[in-house]
Order: sequence, then C-alpha cells, then structure tokens
Amino acid sequence: FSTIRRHNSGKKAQHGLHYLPPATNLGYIDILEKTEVEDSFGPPTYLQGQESIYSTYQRISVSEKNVIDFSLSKLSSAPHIYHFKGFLSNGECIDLMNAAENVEQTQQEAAAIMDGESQDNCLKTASVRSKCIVSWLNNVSNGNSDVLTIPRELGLVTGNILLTDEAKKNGWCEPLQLVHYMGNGGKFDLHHDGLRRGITVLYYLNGVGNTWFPFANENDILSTNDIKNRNDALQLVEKYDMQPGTHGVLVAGKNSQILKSHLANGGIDKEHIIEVNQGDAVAFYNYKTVNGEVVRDWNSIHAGLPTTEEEGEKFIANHWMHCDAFDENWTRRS
Ligand SMILES: O=C(O)CCC(=O)C(=O)O
Ligand SMILES: [Fe+2]
Repeated sequence: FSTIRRHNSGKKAQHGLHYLPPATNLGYIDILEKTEVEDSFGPPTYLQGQESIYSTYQRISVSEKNVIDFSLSKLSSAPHIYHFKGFLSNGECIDLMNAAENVEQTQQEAAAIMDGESQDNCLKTASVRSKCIVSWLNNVSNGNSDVLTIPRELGLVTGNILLTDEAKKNGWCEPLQLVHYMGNGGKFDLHHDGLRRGITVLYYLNGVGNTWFPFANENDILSTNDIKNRNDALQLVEKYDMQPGTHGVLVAGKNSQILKSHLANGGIDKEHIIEVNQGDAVAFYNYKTVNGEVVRDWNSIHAGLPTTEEEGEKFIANHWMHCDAFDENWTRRS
C-alpha cells in the first residue's frame, strides 16, 4: 500500500463538512458508536461515525504518474455508502474505457450484449440489465502496460480504506468489471449485488451517473419496515411513492436530467442527491454479520437508472470485494 498517503494532519476540512482526526487517534474512536467487535463485512470502526467523515488522501495516477488528491465522505449509514471524490484521473478513465472497447472486440462471450439477463442466481429474482456491454479486466499488475496496472492500483487503494483488518487478511477482489450502457435505455433494475460480494466500488468513468439507493438516509421508513427481499423493497418504493432525487440517495452525473430538474425547481437536497464527475467513485457495503451469520443487508438495494437520449452513454467500472475467504458459492477458497 505504498502509493497511498493519508494526510489529514489537523487541517480544517473544506466544503463545511465536519473534520475528524485520523482513525488511529483514540479520542476520535471514543466519540463514535462503539461496536465491541468489528464486523469484517462492515466498514472499519474509523468509518462508522454518524458524522459525514471528510478526509483527504493522495495516490499516484497510473497513467500520468502525478499525484491525485481525492477526498472521502460518507453519504449514508444504512446502508454504509462512501463517496471518493476525484479518485481517478481523466487519463485513467479514458485508458479503462479504451481497454474495455478492446476486450469487447476480442472476447465476444465476455462482451455479449445483455438484454434481460437474470443477475441474481441466488434468489432467482428478475432484476435485469439492459442495453449494456460488459467486459472484465484482471487485477494483475503488469509492468509493461499501464492500463493493466490500473485495476490493481484502484483495488489496493479502495480496499486499504474500506476493508477491516480481518477482511484484508482473508478477503479478495474480483476482476474489474467494465459496464458500457447504451445511450437510450441502458439500465440495471433495482437489485442486491448478492453473491457474497461484501463491498461494491463503482467507478464513474465518463461522469454519467444516476445510481439510485432508494433506502439510503430513509431512517423513518427503515425504522418501521424490515426489508427481507427484493419484493419487500419494490413494495415499499411503491407504498411511499419513492422517487430518485427526493428519496434515498441518487448518485447523479452533471448532465442528469433528475439533477437538472431539481436545480431548476428550487435546488437539490444534498442528503438525497450527490453529484459525481468523471473519476469519482462510490462504495457501499452489501452484507452484515448478525449473530455470527453473514446475511444480506437489503438496505443496500440499488438501481442503475435508465440512460436517456440527452444524457448519452454511461460508462462505469465495478470492483467487488469479498470480506472473507469464501467464494460466491459460499465455498471456502483453498
Ligand atoms: O449502473 C449503475 O449505476 C449501477 C451498477 C450496478 O449496480 C452493478 O453493476 O451491480
Ligand atoms: Fe449493483
């Protein structure tokens, strides 16, 4: 983890968010909700406070070899969602998008255009991705090719921040998945990532967003309802007439029509809409340990809203981090 440096050495945060001292400072941990034992599927204790955590970090960009300053803040506690602002350089984003195009041309199966693919094998719920091309890049370091080094670098830095010590010991990371949605109707319906994928990191490669977490920051709804499956979630969305932009957390690109319409109608509620640019990332936790059992946190259910003609194509990448030694079939990896 030599390329990551954390530098919040007592300076005041910008943007008016609360500044907190580093996690190693015991005084800081004292003011957090104390969890006796860290859940290896949850955030490390230093990310669990009720405040919006604001920290700045540095990493070295793989493409240009210059220093990238990025910041970390918290978007929601149930589920735990974090925003990495300015995490990738534009050069890295472009390299990854180009790499995806190359994979798409050479590996037809991996690049199948998916229409109506059923994503969730575990529960056979019909969550569906449409009008998108998917490809994968390995997290292997390759000294000869910068672009092949990017996935590994990104995973090391985000994993170093997001994983507990226990998860760092036993956990592992899937290859980087690149998803290229077409410009008119490319979408991923409301779903839980499942497959024992402890943490999802979404990288916004071209600044087009509209990822919606309907239950994030909806503490009132969550306090009186228990979501046990996708159907429960769909029913609640209907019952409370939940809308992206006014309910939950919407991660919106600059050209998002929902964002624009809120701006035109009196402004955005920053609790419910977060603007992202090319190179930002958003990470969230999908599981939790309850009485020693690893179970889905259904609050993390989310959707990639349909792209529109005006917003154009959307290009994202996903890292799925696993917080223990088991694989997606619940089998221990040897
Ligand atoms: O497209 C998005 O905004 C979300 C993608 C997603 O949820 C996934 O790939 O699992
Ligand atoms: Fe997802």
